[in-house]
Amino acid sequence: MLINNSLSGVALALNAMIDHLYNHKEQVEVLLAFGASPWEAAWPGFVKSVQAALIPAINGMNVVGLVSIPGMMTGQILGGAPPMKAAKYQIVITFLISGSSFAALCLICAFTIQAFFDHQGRHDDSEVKPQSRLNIAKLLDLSRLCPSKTKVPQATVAATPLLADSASPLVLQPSWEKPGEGDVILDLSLEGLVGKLRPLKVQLKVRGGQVLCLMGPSGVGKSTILKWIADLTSSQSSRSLRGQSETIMPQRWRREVLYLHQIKAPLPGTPATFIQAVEKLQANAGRPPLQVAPLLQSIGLEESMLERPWSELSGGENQRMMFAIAMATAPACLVLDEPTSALDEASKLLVEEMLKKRGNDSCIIMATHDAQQAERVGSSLWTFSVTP
Ligand SMILES: Nc1ncnc2c1ncn2[C@@H]1O[C@H](COP(=O)(O)OP(=O)(O)OP(=O)(O)O)[C@@H](O)[C@H]1O
Repeated sequence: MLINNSLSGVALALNAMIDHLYNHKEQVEVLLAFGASPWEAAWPGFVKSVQAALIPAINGMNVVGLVSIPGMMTGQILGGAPPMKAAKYQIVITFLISGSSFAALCLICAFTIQAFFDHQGRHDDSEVKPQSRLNIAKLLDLSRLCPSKTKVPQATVAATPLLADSASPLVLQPSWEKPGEGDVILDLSLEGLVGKLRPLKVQLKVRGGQVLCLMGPSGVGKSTILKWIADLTSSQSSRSLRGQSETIMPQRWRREVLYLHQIKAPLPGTPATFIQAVEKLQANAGRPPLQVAPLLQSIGLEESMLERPWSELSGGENQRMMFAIAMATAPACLVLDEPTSALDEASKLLVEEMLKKRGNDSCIIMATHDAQQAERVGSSLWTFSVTP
C-alpha cells in the first residue's frame, strides 16, 4: 500500500509536470525569451507537480504508518524490545521513507524538465509526448458510422506555389533593402527544418537602427525562423551579436535577442507581477528596474492596466502591454512575431511610431502580413523563395 501510494504520487507528479509544460508552452516560452533558465521557466509547474505528488504520497504514508506502526510495535515489544525503543525505531523508518520518496519525486521532476529542453535550454518537443486523452465527443459522434450520401462540393483554392511544393528547400532572401549606417548587431547563418520536413536556410546581417521585415504565406516558416534567431528552438547555426559569437550563454542571448510571441500567452497574475518576475530572473540580475509605465501612454494604454489580470486584458491590450515590457527591457534585437496582428489601425500606427523612434544601438526583426506596414517601418523586406 505504501509503495502503491508513493507510485501514484510519482505518477501524478509526472502528469502534472508534462501537462504544465504542454498546456503552458507559450508561457514557458515567454519566460525563456526574457532570459529565464529552463528551471526558472518551468518552476510553477515543478511546484505544482511536487504538491500534487506529495499530498497523496504523504497522506498515504500517514495512513499506512498509523495502521501498521501499532502492529509492528506490538511485534517488537513481544519480541522483547522496550516500548520507547520500538516507537523510535518506527518513527525513524517513517521519516526515511518520506525522505526517500521526496528525493525520488525531485529527481523525477528534474528528469522531466531535462527531457523537455535540450542541453542549451531550448524546447525539444520530440522527447516528451503530450498525454493522449480519450475524446468522448469524438467517440459519441455517430455520424461517422452513417456517412451522408450527398457530397458537399468543396471550394477549390489554389495553393500558394511556395507551400504547394512542400519538398524543395526554401531560402529567405531580401526583396528590397535600404542602406543601413549603424554597426552590425546581428550576423546570422541559420539552417534547419520547417515543420520537421522542409529545409530552410537563412543568412542575414542586421545593423543598429534597422527594422528587418519578414513576409510570406501563412505556414511558410516565419515564426520558426524567429524562434531560431532567438534560440528558443534548435537549428544549425553560426551567429554573432555585436561581433561576439558562440561564447554567449543561451540565457544572455535570449535576453538580448528577445522574441515576442504572436499569440496571447496564458500568463498568470498581472503585468505588474510579470514585470517583477522578469526583473528577478538570473539573466537580469544587477539591471535597473524596468520602466514600463512611461511607454504605455504612447501606445494608447493606461498605467492602471499594469494592475489588471492578464486574463482581463483584450487581445490588443495584451499585445501592446507585452510590446511595452519588451521595449522596456532594451534588448539588442527585438524579434517581433506579427506585433500588430490584434490591433486596430490607429493603435497599429502608434506601435509603428515607437518602432521608428529607436536609436542606432538596437535593431528589430519582425514578421508581418502587411506590405504597407513593411514599407512604413522597414529598412528591408525579406521573402521566401524555393532554391533552384
Ligand atoms: N512544433 C511543431 N511541430 C511540427 N510542425 C510545426 C511545429 N511548429 C510549426 N510547425 C509547422 O511548421 C510550419 C511553419 O510554421 P510557422 O509557425 O513558422 O509558420 P508562419 O509562417 O509563422 O505562419 P503564420 O503566418 O500563420 O504565423 C507550419 O506548417 C507548421 O504547421
